[in-house]
This record gives sequence, structure tokens and C-alpha cells, in this order.
Amino acid sequence: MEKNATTERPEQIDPKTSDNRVVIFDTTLRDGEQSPGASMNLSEKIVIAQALRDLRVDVIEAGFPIASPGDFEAVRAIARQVQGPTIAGLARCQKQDIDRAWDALQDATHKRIHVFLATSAIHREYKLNMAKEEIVRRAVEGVTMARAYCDDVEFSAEDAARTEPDFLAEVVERVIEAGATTVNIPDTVGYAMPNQFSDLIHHLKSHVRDIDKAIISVHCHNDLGMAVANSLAAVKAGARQIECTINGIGERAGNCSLEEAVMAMRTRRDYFDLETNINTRAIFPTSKLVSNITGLHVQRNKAIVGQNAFAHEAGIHQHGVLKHQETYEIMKPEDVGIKSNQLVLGKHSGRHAFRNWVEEHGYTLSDEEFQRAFEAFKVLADKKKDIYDADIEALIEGGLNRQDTPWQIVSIQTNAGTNAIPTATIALLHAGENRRVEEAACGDGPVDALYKAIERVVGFRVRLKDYQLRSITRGKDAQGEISIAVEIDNRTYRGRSVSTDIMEASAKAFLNVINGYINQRERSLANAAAGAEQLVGARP
Ligand SMILES: CC(=O)SCCNC(=O)CCNC(=O)[C@H](O)C(C)(C)COP(=O)(O)OP(=O)(O)OC[C@H]1O[C@@H](n2cnc3c(N)ncnc32)[C@H](O)[C@@H]1OP(=O)(O)O
Ligand SMILES: CC(C)C(=O)C(=O)O
Repeated sequence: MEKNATTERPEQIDPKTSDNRVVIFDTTLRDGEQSPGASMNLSEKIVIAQALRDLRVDVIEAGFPIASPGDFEAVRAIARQVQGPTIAGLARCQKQDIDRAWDALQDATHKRIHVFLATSAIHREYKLNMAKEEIVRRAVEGVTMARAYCDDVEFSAEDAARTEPDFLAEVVERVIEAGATTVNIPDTVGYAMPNQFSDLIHHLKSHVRDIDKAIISVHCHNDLGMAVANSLAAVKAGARQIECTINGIGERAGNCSLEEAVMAMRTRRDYFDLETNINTRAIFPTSKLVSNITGLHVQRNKAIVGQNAFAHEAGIHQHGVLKHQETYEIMKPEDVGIKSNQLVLGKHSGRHAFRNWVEEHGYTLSDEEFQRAFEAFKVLADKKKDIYDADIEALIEGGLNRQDTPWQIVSIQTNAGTNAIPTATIALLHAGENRRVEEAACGDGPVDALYKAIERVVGFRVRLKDYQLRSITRGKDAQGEISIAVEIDNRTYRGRSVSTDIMEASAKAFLNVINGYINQRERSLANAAAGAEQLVGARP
């Protein structure tokens, strides 16, 4: 499944020659992935990178290639497959990191090596054990090594917001001299206040020789809820790149939220007089995709993409909006990809209306995906009186991660109640072998009983690490979303499912994990067998 690429990517504008263009550097796949619990696999990262391309971000930071073979592979695959934006790879100021980043970026059309080194006193003394002179030397060395490979090099002075401004200016001047084309000023621990951060950018602009030879970037964390405010204060002061993530995910309290920064600059163009290249209509679908894949839910009242962001409950507001939308709406929901006029879909709707909905919401489904989504929609419409957009989105997005085989549900029965021993009976079909197996079990609750019965059918045990139930739509017949994390062979697998019946959703989420594990194990065995065959073939 791929989101529509809505419009052509316009010629890249160089912010050094256009005073009011702000570069959007997305780090959902790198800093965003540093959110505890947000790890993504290779195919999920590629799907997100494609969505970021369609959103028209300027730079995708695809990962930190030295961090792990998986990170390296993800950066390499995105560099190969996602054309348009610049692809960046992160590296410490050391040769092996820079070499690894360069290897991973080889196939990208536009590539950037992003080197970083902390500059603040606390990081120098306690973390790096380096004096100021060594910091300058290592930073210059890092940029020089990266420039030997690549024309586009970014240097980040980690913890810049807590660095002595004059020392920061010295580092920035020296890395520009060494060839850095972007200099990033991170508020790594979310400590800055907007006026102070703005003063810091002014300080660099007035104290760094040749500051105009590089783009000033900012990378703000949200520990005090200031990430967006600080980023906006910085662009007002002359920074021309914002590093941000979808839904503001990232290390600890997260990063500057892309959708908030972009929509603030767009909605208050009168104040900022700045532009980005973002296709704002792709914001909402991208937000949904990221939340679906990472399992990090967006709070209802989150600006721009929260479920309530464009909802009016109060009578006085509703009255105002009915008379004139702008009385209580400063942005149009359509501008961020949220439909304002809902086409009401229900059990009597046919394929045309459903296809219309799918296309209007920015999805491109293959014939098979469409048919599966339509059938699932009909089943849901039979069970549920009111179908909301969120119901259908859940149903389509759910298809993205679905591991349908080999084990499929034939029937589920659970029994629980006060003073009753919870029991579950399940019948599963092994699709490949056309084998039907039934098992029953007791447990500490109906879900525990259900999971034990499933373990008996598939023949192995797993450890449930996390189980979350959330209502994702409204009404008595709301759909429940189950998100689980399960440990098998020392690895964590995640599963998710949505249904009006939470026992069914629980079983499907569990089978999602079991099937994912079985499929992956089979792929590894097949790869190992192919490798062994090659070795045998290669023998003299
Ligand atoms: C602010 C940020 O978000 S920066 C990015 C943070 N992201 C991550 O750390 C996620 C990925 N990280 C990892 O997978 C690992 O930390 C690795 C692979 C990078 C390094 O792992 P290890 O070699 O085991 O080192 P570890 O993480 O324990 O310690 C970091 C080392 O890097 C050094 N270091 C930290 N930053 C830098 C830098 N910018 N340049 C050079 N060296 C650095 C530290 O001094 C320490 O060195 P030491 O081993 O000589 O004491
Ligand atoms: C590597 C840098 C940009 C970073 O993530 C930070 O300082 O938070």
C-alpha cells in the first residue's frame, strides 16, 4: 500500500539564495525511532520514507548506520528506493562512523553526511572527557573526513543550547571553514526558552565569520514543551532548517513536531513570511501511518493531527462555525488532509462510494488490498451502526501490518464472569497445510485463556510483555484496538488489531505476532539454505 504522490516535487530552492525558504529535515526514522518502544523494521521504514517523500520533506534522516546492521540496511534501502529528498545518515566524529554512513548512502541521488559532537561544558567534562581545543579539533576532523566523500555535510553541536555562546560560535566558525554546508544548533535536552534560543541564533549570525556560507539549522527537544516554540523563534531569528519528526516523536519527550511547525509558518505567514515545500494535505495520512506503525498513539487534543483538532463540541462554537467557519477555525481541515464533509458510509454503501473514500483520503490500494479492505468494511458495517472515518482508516492501516498466514481464525469462544474460571476455546486453520486445530485452555482472565489456547495450537510458548486496549472510534459499538508486545527467542514482536469485539481483536493481534514470527523464521531458514547451497556450489 502506498499513499498517493499528490503533486510533483518543485525544483529544490536553496535557502542560501532564497531568504524565506525553510528546509524541513525529517528525523522520524532516526531521532523518532529513539522513542522508547518505537523501533521499526526495514519494510516499515521504507513505507514511512515513501510517505515522507510524498509529504515533500527536503531531507530524510534515515538512520545512524554504525548503530546496527539493521540501521545500515534501512539507510541503504531508503537511499536506493526513495528518490527526491536528500537522504542523510548520522555519524559521530570518527572515521568508522563516517565510512559506514557513506557506504549506506552510496545509491542516494542526493546524500548528506550528518556528523555531530557535543560542545557543552557538562558533555565535554563528564561524557567525552575532552577539552575545548580537542572538541574543535575533532569537529573539524569529522567535517573534513565527511567532506572528502560528500559535498553536503551537516555538523551538529550536540547540546548547543547549554554551550557557552562564544565557544559555540568558535566551533561553528571552524566547521564552516572545514566545509560544513549546514550547521545545526540542537537544544538536545529541551532546556532553552524561545527568547533565549532566538538570542543564541542572533549571536551566531553576528559573531561567526562566513556564517552565510552555511544554512543554520535547529533541532529542538520537547522536555519543557518548548520544541516547536523554540524552533519557530529560531527561524524568526534567521535559522533556515528545522529538524523535526511526525507527531513530534523522539527521544524522551520527543522532538519538534513537523506538522505544528509547518502549519504555524503557513497559517501565520503574515508574521513569519516564510515558506516550506511541504504538501500539507499529506500531513494527516502521514501522521496516521507513523502512529500505526510505531504504536505511539496521538493524543486526542494534539494540535493539527489529534482527533479533536478540528472538532467543535460547544454550542456557541458550533453556532459560530455554522455561520462562518473562520470564527473558530484558523486552518481548514482539508489543508492538512482531514476531510471536513464526511461522505457517510454504511452497510448499504457499494464499491464506488468506498473507492471514492479511499482515494479522497490519500490511499492507493492494489486491487487485492482494495477488495480485502472492502470486504472487511462490509463485515464491520454489519456490526456497527455508525461508521466513522477513523473506523475505515483503522481497517486500511491495519492491513499494512497484517500477517494473515499461516494461522487463521475459524472460531473463538471465551467464557468469564464473577466466580467463574475464565476459559477459551479456539479453532485455527493452518492455511498452507489446510489443517484445522482446536484447543481449549483456562487462564487468569479470558485473554490469558485465549492466548494459552493459541499457544497450544501453534506448539510454542511466548512471553506477553505488553497488552494495551484503546477505543479508537466513538459510540457503544466503538472499535477497540489491541496493541501487544511479545517476546519470542529474545526478540520483541509487536502486533495490533482492531475489531468491535475485543476478544477477536486480542486473538488477531496475537496471531499477527505468531504469524510474523513463523514467516520470519521460515525466511531465515530459506536464506540459510540458499547460503549453504552457494557455498557448496563454490567449492573447488
Ligand atoms: C543526541 C543524540 O540523539 S545522538 C544519537 C544518539 N543515538 C544513539 O546513541 C542510538 C545508536 N547508538 C548506538 O547504537 C551505540 O551507542 C553506538 C553503536 C553508536 C556506540 O556504541 P558503543 O561503541 O558501545 O558506545 P556507547 O554507546 O556505550 O558509548 C558512546 C561512545 O561514543 C563516544 N561518543 C559519543 N558521541 C560522540 C561523538 N559525537 N563523536 C565521537 N565519539 C562520541 C563516547 O565518548 C563513547 O566513547 P567510549 O566508548 O570511548 O567511551
Ligand atoms: C545528533 C543531534 C542532532 C541530536 O539528535 C540532538 O542533539 O538531540
